[in-house]
Amino acid sequence: MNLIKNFIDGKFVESTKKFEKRSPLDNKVLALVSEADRAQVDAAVAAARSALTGPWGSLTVANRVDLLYGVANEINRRFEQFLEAECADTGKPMSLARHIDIPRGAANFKIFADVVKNVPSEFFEMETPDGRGALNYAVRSPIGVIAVICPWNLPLLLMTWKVGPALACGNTVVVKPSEETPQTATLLGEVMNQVGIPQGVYNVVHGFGPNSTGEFLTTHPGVNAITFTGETRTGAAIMKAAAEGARPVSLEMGGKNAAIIFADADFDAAVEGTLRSCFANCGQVCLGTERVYVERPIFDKFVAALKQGAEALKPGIPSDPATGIGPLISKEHQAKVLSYYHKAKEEGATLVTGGGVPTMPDALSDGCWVQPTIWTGLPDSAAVCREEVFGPCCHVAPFDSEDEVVRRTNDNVYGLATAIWTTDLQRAHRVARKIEVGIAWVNSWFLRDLRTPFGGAKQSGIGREGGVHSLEFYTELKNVCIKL
Ligand SMILES: NC(=O)C1=CN([C@@H]2O[C@H](COP(=O)(O)OP(=O)(O)OC[C@H]3O[C@@H](n4cnc5c(N)ncnc54)[C@H](O)[C@@H]3O)[C@@H](O)[C@H]2O)C=CC1
Ligand SMILES: O=C(O)/C=C/C=C(\O)C(=O)O
Repeated sequence: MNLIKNFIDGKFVESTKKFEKRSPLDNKVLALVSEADRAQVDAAVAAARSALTGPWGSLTVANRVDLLYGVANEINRRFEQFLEAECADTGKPMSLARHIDIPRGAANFKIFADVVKNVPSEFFEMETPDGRGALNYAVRSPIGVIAVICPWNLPLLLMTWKVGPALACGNTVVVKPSEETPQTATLLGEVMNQVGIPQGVYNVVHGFGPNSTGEFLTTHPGVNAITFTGETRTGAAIMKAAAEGARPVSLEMGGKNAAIIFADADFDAAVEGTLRSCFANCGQVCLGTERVYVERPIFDKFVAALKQGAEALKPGIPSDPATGIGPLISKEHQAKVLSYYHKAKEEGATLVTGGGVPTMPDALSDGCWVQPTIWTGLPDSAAVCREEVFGPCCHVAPFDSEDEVVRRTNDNVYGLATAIWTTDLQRAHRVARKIEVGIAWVNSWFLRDLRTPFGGAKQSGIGREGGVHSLEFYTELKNVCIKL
């Protein structure tokens, strides 16, 4: 049985307590994972603290940049190993992870190495009453030890999206991967050792959230800042933990994202884009679409095309090139998604397709499969139109005017992302400005330039990461004022 260990101070460390990691494909035990106790979390935080003043703390920016390029190159060299590990933990199609998860894992180190290498400083010359003047310039220093709390949907991508900038800015990290996806964060420990990242700079502690490793880490007084991606309720708990010691948090949380399809849209592109935004990664993407608003003249045609596309998604194993959709992450998450499928039925939805569990071959029948599901006919107040399901499903509703669809899109506690499909450029600009979200895509979805601000409005997040915006969180900005 594969045993997954913590990575503390450059060494792989077992815990007394272990938990099972099961495969989403068949629910069989894949590995035993060491659950870090309080003492191991203490050790990881102490190692990270001590590394700040060791060789890591005295590296030049150029040295750090070289090391981070080394990490990116080593991830790419071990591409197949990361791919296997990520797909084993999540069950996602290799075709998807090959194009998104693993390349972004490497790119997240390169982009932030480039950012810190090129970022300018601000400078203000001021007048003083004695006429001699003064000069002000700003310098950035690392915050210290950063706790990185990660989800399971895009494990390597979302973890490195935080570890990349944290290290580029000279911090050290203690990562708590999701209990569902322990492998790639652990593998990254090998990479760190291999490329010469000093011991204690990158640490990984495995375990759960409340009363376990996640809580031990986020409440640890030795942690200077916490960055988190996951559910909004968890984000709120982490904010409470961070309040002790008034520590900064960066939170990227849930969404109930809309796609808006105007009648003048490029129909095929809108269908293809919406199929991806609803069903990619089995709907387990915080940016994914769960509410689709279609302008009435093309409503029926659009629903029919979406149905055809959803039904063509073949469920299967990661390595099969014919696989169009993988399983959900766990039996627990499958039960949650299916409970929404039942709720939609109870609330009177018209089921366009799906609504249950697909028939799978015997060897996979215990896996966490659900059918891609489309509903119509519900009011915006229905549970599946308001709450984040985080599964491969959407409700499609018609609309009659631009003002109406903007109002309905904004009528939600979340504000992460929206995809607007139209060929009218004026309208695209107008609607993008009015939508209350952190990310508005026009005629695209999940098109990511890593230099841009990324994060959510309303209950979808606090703060922005990406490009220079990440520096706001991962560095302390100090003004130096020199009287001449
Ligand atoms: N990117 C996103 O927006 C994501 C949203 N979700 C949503 O969250 C739901 C639950 O999924 P989970 O993985 O359980 O998300 P979660 O938000 O509970 O967990 C995310 C991470 O936080 C840790 N955690 C949980 N409670 C904690 C606490 N009190 N203190 C410190 N760390 C804590 C977990 O161990 C995990 O590493 C999903 O069904 C989905 O709706 C899940 C994953 C990603
Ligand atoms: O591209 C990114 O940086 C992030 C994408 C997706 C998420 O944040 C998510 O699904 O949680």
